[in-house]
Amino acid sequence: MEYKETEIKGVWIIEPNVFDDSRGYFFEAWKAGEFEEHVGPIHFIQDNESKSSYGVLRGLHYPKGEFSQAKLVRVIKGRVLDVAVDIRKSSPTFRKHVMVELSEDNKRQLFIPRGFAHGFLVLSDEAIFTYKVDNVYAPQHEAGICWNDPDIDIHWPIDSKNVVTSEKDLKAPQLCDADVFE
Ligand SMILES: Cc1cn([C@H]2C[C@H](O)[C@@H](COP(=O)(O)OP(=O)(O)O[C@H]3O[C@H](C)C(=O)[C@H](O)[C@H]3O)O2)c(=O)[nH]c1=O
Repeated sequence: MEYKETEIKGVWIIEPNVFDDSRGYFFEAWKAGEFEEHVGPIHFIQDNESKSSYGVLRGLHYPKGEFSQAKLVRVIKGRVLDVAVDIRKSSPTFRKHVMVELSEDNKRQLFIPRGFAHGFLVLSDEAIFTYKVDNVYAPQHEAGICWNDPDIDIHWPIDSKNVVTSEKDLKAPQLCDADVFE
């Protein structure tokens, strides 16, 4: 696998080595030792999976405080634009974001450390999104930031009238009003 740190320190793009043959393909999707060698120690405790259709935008979400989660995300069907936003007020990249296309074709992964809001927009008819997290799910500590916050200025390639979000996400505050990390 190839590990490349993005312009935001701590956020990594991981490109797997894919072995194609007449039967299909094989690749190592997760390798603890190699990850630790390149990125650092991590202890994932849960795998998640969601399926969404075109135009669905899940996010921007983050669990608050001690329930913050690091995530290793990838797409096993379809194509999404994945976004990680640095919401640590003391960070030199506070409010900055990374946007990466993840798809069944590129098999690319994005590692998002704790202290970030995360979201993705589905660009294909359907997308199956799967990811590892390093902390328990604590619904009462879940928080969000609105996907179209002008201060973050994410250039989602979709007309806002075609975006499909959850009721919860429709009510998310802007970053300036959100309870973020110090
Ligand atoms: C995250 C999570 C959810 N759920 C249940 C709670 C709801 O009944 C249902 C859907 O939850 P939610 O609407 O929060 O799912 P997403 O909108 O995909 O949220 C996720 O999407 C963004 C992109 C993320 O990065 C987070 O992992 C997470 O916030 O699954 C669980 O039972 N366990 C869990 O760990």
